[in-house]
Amino acid sequence: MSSIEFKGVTKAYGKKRALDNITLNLPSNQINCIMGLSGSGKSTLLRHINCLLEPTSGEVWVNGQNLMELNTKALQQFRRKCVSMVFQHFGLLPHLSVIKNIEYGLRVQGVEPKERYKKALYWLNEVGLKDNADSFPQDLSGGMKQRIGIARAFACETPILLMDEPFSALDPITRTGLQTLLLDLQKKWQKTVIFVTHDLDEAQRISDYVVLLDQGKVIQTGTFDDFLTSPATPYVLEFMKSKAE
Ligand SMILES: Nc1ncnc2c1ncn2[C@@H]1O[C@H](COP(=O)(O)OP(=O)(O)OP(=O)(O)O)[C@@H](O)[C@H]1O
Repeated sequence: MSSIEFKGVTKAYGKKRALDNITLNLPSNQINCIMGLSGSGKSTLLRHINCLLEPTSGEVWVNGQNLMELNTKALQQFRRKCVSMVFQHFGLLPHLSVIKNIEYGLRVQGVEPKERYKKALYWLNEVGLKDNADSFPQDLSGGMKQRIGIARAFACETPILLMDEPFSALDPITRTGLQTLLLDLQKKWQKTVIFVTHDLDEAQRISDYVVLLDQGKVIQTGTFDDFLTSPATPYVLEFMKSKAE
């Protein structure tokens, strides 16, 4: 179980409030989709969960710990053992082979070479690329690169996965394939996934729980069906209409 709780979190850049007094509980062991228009605060929210950003006011609690109270060593441990990230543009290291890219997070965690090679091979197989261990990122398609990004994140065995529009750079067919992969892995491993997306179809397909942001505020939370059947405000109704159109 890995609880994530925002308690009255505001993140201000000058007069702009990227997050505006957010209070939110993200359910454990589920895929939580963060939706909203461009600039609504999705990435800012995500980056508070691994302390890449600090709130201007309020608190973020993960697994019963106030992240603001972690000292440097505890924060380093938290980042290594508790959260992994999958990036929109993959974030692979171009000078490292595929297997070394997957091993990278394990190396940072201090896992011994033999053990990390074994784990990396396991995850390479899990994402369907067992024949590509010695390829380099430049030899792979976008979809294959993101499979490696996913393998690297899962290999770290952290309970929380942060995914910032991980499939938005991919064509629709590849994107569907990656969604299926994530759903299959999630069935098996039950991570607490925080998945930022603009795409309503994607959210409908993969989410267990949805958070809709607008101008740094939480407008509605619930299942995707809740959004369709009981939109909380006229704004939500309009937002969901774009799906029907
Ligand atoms: N470092 C920063 N300095 C100033 N303003 C920022 C900074 N980072 C984000 N913002 C502003 O905060 C608001 C929320 O940004 P954020 O990137 O979280 O939105 P988003 O919903 O993830 O957008 P997108 O879908 O376009 O990625 C935006 O108005 C953005 O311009």
